[in-house]
Amino acid sequence: MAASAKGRLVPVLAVAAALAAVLLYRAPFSKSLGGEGCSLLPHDHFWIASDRVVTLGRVGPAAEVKGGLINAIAVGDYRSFVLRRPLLDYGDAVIMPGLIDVHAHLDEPGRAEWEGFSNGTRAAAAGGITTLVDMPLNSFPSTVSEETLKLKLEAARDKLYVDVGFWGGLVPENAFNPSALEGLLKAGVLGLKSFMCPSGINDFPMTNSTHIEEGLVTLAKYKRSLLIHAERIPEAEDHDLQEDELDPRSYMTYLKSRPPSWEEAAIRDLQRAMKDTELGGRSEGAHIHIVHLSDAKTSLELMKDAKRSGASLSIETCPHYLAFSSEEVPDGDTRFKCSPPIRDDTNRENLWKALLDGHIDMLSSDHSPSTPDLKLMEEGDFLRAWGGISSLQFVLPVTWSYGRKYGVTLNQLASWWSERPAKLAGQKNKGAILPGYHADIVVWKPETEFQLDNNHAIYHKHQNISAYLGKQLSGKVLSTFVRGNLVFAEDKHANAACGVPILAK
Ligand SMILES: NC(=O)N[C@H]1NC(=O)NC1=O
Ligand SMILES: [Zn+2]
Ligand SMILES: [Zn+2]
Repeated sequence: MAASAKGRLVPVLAVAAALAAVLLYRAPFSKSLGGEGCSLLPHDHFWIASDRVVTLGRVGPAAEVKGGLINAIAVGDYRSFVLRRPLLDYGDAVIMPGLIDVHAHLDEPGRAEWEGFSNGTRAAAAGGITTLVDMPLNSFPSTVSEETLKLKLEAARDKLYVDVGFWGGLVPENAFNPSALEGLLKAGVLGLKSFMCPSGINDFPMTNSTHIEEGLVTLAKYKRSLLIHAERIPEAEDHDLQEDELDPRSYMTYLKSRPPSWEEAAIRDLQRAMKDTELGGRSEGAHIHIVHLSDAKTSLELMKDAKRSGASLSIETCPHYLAFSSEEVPDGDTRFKCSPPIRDDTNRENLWKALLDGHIDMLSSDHSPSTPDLKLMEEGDFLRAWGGISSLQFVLPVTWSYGRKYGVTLNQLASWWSERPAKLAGQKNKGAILPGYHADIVVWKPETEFQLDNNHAIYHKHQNISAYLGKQLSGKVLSTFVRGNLVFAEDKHANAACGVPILAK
């Protein structure tokens, strides 16, 4: 990493700087807030400092932001930076790369009443997420062609408070049609997503492993990723219980209806596809990313083997699988319904272990809200309610709060939430606080505790459907910068939505 010339000081200046540091005003925004338009800050060249700036692999002290980029970082010498003006000195708050959420459903066009770009990206900004990648389904139409990507982009115009990329859909209709897939990839989707079980959305049908193997060949040409919802209904399902004999309000009923064997069956089906991504394989250059792993047992073991053999494979899990366990899901509380389901506490512990050991590569929200009526909260019917956890704004404090007992470090957070997701999404200048990178930054106080209740400003469209409501969390987001624009600070958003759509070239 290049040491900046600005990071070195002559000794006399160092004394002056130390004095200046003592006199520093440590709450810069009260005076300087109020920039117009894209940023709450009236300048695009400034210095940002705190006792805890997280850069790759270590914690440094300060950075210079210029024209939307990180221009320099202080290496070893904080004091050379505190003489600079304007300086945003955040004291002992953490300055970290903004989070990159590679898995969010913003549901627009077509189902903007579920979330929408404006609400979704405002919630993201308030949660320290500076980039998200929108899923191709739950919007209508699904993003499965060049034309439907255009509709997405039109729907997103002037509504993005953070930067947003798009996954396209790999569905049976386009899987054997390389020119249609190439049209979608050339139009700028960052990669593709497919389901191996019914998706819950009619115009997003499921794919089998043959569709996937074919799709990967086209993806290989573009060196992009395929994200897979890996659950498959095994052919010989053991239906010893009739559905109408089961209590739909019982979480155990739902849990038993989607056992780990569904995840395992999908991963087994994918073994040839994974092999194809190895060096010299049929789809070398393509990458497989398994979304929201819940089964920490056989599914994980099979993927560890595939990685060892050289498959280009990554795995994500989501905060809800790390925070909650099936034992604590109240019967009838459909806010916790998601697929694959939240499993038992031993499994949750094993997911943490796999994450800490590096077998699970990264985290994502899988924010998948709906209108409250579809969650059937009054009936509490787990079998018919919409499956999806609403969490976008909360993932940073949740990961931190539930991760502290496992000794999670700030650098691990940056790796799981920024550095590796940036790679998956092909974003070479995002995901780290390093010279030349986008100045996408979250400033937060890990130690600040709060109760996630109605007094908390929540920007999701539907605030009461989140399973995190009522939880005591630690970690308050103070400020969020997207390409140098201060898009969120002091519970306020910038006036204009200046996030940009990210299109692959
Ligand atoms: N369609 C959709 O968003 N499905 C998501 N919800 C969920 O809980 N898991 C998913 O894959
Ligand atoms: Zn999914
Ligand atoms: Zn999803």
